[in-house]
Amino acid sequence: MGGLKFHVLMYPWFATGHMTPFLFLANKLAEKGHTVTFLIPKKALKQLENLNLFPHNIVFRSVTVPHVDGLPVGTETVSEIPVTSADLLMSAMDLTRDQVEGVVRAVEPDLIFFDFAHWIPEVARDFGLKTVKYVVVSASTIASMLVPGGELGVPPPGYPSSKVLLRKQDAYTMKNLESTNTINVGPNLLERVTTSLMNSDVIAIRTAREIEGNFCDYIEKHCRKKVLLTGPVFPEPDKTRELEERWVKWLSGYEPDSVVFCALGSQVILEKDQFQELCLGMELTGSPFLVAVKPPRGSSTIQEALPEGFEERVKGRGVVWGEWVQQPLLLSHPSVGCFVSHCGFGSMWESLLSDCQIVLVPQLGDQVLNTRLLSDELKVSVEVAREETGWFSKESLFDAINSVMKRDSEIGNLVKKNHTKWRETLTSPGLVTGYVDNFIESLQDLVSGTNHVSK
Ligand SMILES: O=c1ccn([C@@H]2O[C@H](COP(=O)(O)OP(=O)(O)O[C@H]3OC[C@@H](O)[C@H](O)[C@H]3O)[C@@H](O)[C@H]2O)c(=O)[nH]1
Repeated sequence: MGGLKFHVLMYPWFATGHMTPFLFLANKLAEKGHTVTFLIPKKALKQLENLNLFPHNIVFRSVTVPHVDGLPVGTETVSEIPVTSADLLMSAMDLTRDQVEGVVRAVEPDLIFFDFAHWIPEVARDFGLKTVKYVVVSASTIASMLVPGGELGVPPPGYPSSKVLLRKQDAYTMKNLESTNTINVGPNLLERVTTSLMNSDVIAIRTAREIEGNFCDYIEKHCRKKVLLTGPVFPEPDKTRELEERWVKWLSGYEPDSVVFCALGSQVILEKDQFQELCLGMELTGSPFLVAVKPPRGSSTIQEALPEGFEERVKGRGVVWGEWVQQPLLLSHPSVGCFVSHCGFGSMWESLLSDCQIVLVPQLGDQVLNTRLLSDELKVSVEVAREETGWFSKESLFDAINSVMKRDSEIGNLVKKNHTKWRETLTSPGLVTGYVDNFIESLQDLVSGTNHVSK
């Protein structure tokens, strides 16, 4: 694609689940000859550097995160603190405004991409620049935030789904996010998101029209501005990286599609009793299993938190692992047949692209909406039944896994058929590149001012 080359300044929220997708998108822009200045905290630099596929076109700049009361000295990313303290880190991000202005002055970008730094449009206006609010969670999550305060389970007027909703029994997922600090730190997350949506020049969402088109239209209408889609935006599979030998060896002992793999992403920390119930549910399945989760609250290792006698009983067929595993490579291993996931947005796409049966146990609000999208709207997965407190029993985990793994199960066959159809749609040739090419064209129009993007 030819045309105007532009320079983007990207300033994502200091969380892995935000910085990484911003960088994936930066790689796509850089591949087409555009340039990016990527602004992140120093610590994040080390994690992200190796994901920069175009170091000539994508230049990192580090921002110094000021200290705010209530956070340990030196905190720079949300992975270092409980999610319930995230609002303090957001207020630290607000204090970087001078630094951002300095970078804008120095690198003279054409556009600024941001997500939670809701004041970016004000900065950009002073410099005569356009801004893009880049949404890295699902469009349904944003759509459901646009009309706050409604009753759980009741769709607000015009909302495009009666299924992709938080229900009364999902109140626990909001508690999981509630701030624990008592200091006034400025706008809350909802206010930041809505201000960003309203004040940016365009909204870009990392999703596909095929799956969330109706939610994107709803956002466009509600915010009265153009919504651009980047498509799912995945990193190219890294052919130089292979699955760790220990898992290759372990998995090779099992039949195709027989192993149940469970991972709950980069943030979820279960309570100890829920963690033990999860282990017991996996034991009940009688299948080989690998659970890769963080040690539960209050325990420093997985070992010390396991249910009594568990290790002995599942020896040789069950592993509970407290460290990072290579999720995408595990999902594509022929022995893995079922993926039990929290349905974070990244994992949602990875599960859709895999050919595993999908079982979902969401923990936070957006994960619940992603779960409803997959289980109720697309019918490609099943959700584990839970009580109002959010608790799920070993029996309900077993039931969900069994319902998709049992030979000749009606629901198992249905989700498999639907999942195959969606996987084929999403991997159809040209789908991803089509999204990226259209997206870049729209940005070129935005930069050159040929299109009036505000309706
Ligand atoms: O052991 C692991 C765990 C996770 N992963 C990878 O880490 C990534 C996790 O990203 P996800 O988006 O699924 O989940 P996170 O736990 O980071 O979720 C966060 O950001 C996305 C939001 O939807 C979630 O609500 C939020 O919690 C995935 O790409 C997954 O493959 C591993 O490779 N190994």
